[in-house]
Amino acid sequence: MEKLKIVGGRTLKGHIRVSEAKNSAVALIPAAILADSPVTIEGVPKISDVEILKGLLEEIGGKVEVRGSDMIIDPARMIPMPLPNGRVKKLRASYYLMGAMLGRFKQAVIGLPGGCFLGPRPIDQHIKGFEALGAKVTNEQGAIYLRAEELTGARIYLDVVSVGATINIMLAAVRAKGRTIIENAAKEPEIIDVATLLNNMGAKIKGAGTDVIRIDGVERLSGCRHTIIPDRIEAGTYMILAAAMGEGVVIDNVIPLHLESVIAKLREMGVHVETGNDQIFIARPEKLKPVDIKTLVYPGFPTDLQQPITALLTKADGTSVVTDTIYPSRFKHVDELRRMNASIKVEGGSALIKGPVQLHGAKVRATDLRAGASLVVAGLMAEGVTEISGVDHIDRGYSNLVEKLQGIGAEIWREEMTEQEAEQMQSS
Ligand SMILES: CC(=O)N[C@H]1[C@@H](OP(=O)(O)OP(=O)(O)OC[C@H]2O[C@@H](n3ccc(=O)[nH]c3=O)[C@H](O)[C@@H]2O)O[C@H](CO)[C@@H](O)[C@@H]1O
Ligand SMILES: C=C(OP(=O)(O)O)C(=O)O
Repeated sequence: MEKLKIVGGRTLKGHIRVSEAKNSAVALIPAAILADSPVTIEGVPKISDVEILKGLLEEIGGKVEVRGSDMIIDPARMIPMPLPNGRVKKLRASYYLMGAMLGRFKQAVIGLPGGCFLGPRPIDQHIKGFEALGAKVTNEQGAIYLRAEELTGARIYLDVVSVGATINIMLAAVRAKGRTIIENAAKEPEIIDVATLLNNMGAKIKGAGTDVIRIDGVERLSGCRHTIIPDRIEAGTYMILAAAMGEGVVIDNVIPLHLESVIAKLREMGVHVETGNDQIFIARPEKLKPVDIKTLVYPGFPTDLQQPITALLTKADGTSVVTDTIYPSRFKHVDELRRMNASIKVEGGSALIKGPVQLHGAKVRATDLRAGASLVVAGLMAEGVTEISGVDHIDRGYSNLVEKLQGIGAEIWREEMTEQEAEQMQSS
C-alpha cells in the first residue's frame, strides 16, 4: 500500500496535460457491449476504474486489448454472465453494465455499484427508466436482476437530474423497439460524448446535451473508433492548484467551454485566467478574494470540484461559503483539512471557510477521490510535509498525477507505507 508525500510551498510553472475524461471512459467502455464488432476507444486514461471495467468485460467473455492509449473491445463473444459481487462494488460506473447488458441481452444480474461514498447515492431513476422500457427489475441480496421479453421505447421523465440515469437509459434504449424520450435529462459533456459514440455505432440519438433526448431504437450497432473528450474535472483540479501556487501554469488538452463556471469563480477570486482553443493559462494573484459557491448540475459549478476548491479558499482573504446541492454530505475532506490548520465549519450542506490561514503539513487520509484531490491541493499550499494515505481513491480518477505535478515543479512522490501504517489504515 502506498502513500503520497508532498513538500509544500513550491511554486508551480510550465505545462501540464489533462488526460481523457474518467466519467466518459467509464460509460464508453460498457457502451461497447452493445456492438456486434470491435469498438476502439482512443485516449483511455490510466486509472483504476478503467482497469476494473476492463476486467468486468473480460469476465463476460469480451476480448479487450490495450494498445498504447487505445482500448479495443471485441464484444462478439460476450455472454450475459451474472456479475453480482467483487469488482462491481469497486466503482460507481459498474451500473452502466446494467443498461448496456439489458440493451444487448435483455437480461443482466449486477451487484449494486460502489464508488465514492458521498452520502446516499440511490439508483431509483435508472430503475424507473429500465422498467419504463419493459424490464422487470428486482433487488435480491444486494444484486439487481433485470429481465425483459422485449424492450420498447417509452417517455421517461427523470424526477432528479442524473448523469448516470440519463446515460444508462440511453444505453438500454438504443436497441429498443420504437422511440424513447428522456425528459429532464442531465446535460453534462460526458453525455454528449457517449451519445456520439453510440451514434457512430449506428444509434439514432438526438438532443444529447439538452434536457430532452430522443432515441429511435435500431436493430444492430457496429464497431467504430472514438476519441474521448478531455477530463474537465482533472483540468479544474489543475486550475485550482495553479490558482494557489502557479506562477504561469498552462493546462493543455482542455475544452474551456466545459469549465466556464470554474473560470468565472477563479476570476471572481482574482486569479489570472486566459483561455485558448484547447489550453487554459493560470497565474495566482497576490491576494485571493473569498467567494460563495453553489454546486449545480452542468453547466453549474461541478460538485466534483467542490472539495478541491474548498482547500484553495482557506487561502482567501475573508470568509467563503461553499454549498453542495448535489451531495449535501460531501464534506469528509473537511476534518482532514482541519488537521492541516484550516478553519472550516460545516453547517447543513455548506462549508464556511475562514481565511487566510497558512496550512501546515500533516498526516491525512483521502476518504474519497476528490477528498484526495483536495488534500493534494492543500499539501502543495502547506508549510512542511504532508502525507496522504488512501491513495487508491486518488488512483480511481487521476492518471499519472505524481509525474504530471512533478513536471510543473511540485515536490511530490509516492512511498510504500510501513507495515504498521498499512495495518492502521485497514483497521480504521
Ligand atoms: C461515474 C460518474 O459519471 N460519476 C459522476 C456522476 O455520478 P452519478 O451519475 O452517480 O450522479 P447523478 O448525476 O446520478 O446524481 C445526482 C444527484 O441525483 C441523485 N440521484 C441520482 C440517481 C438516482 O437514481 N436517484 C437520485 O436521487 C443523487 O443522489 C445525486 O444527489 O455525476 C455526479 C454528479 O455530477 C458526479 O459527482 C460523479 O462524478
Ligand atoms: C464522485 C466521483 O466519481 P464516482 O461517481 O465514480 O464515484 C468523482 O469522479 O468525483
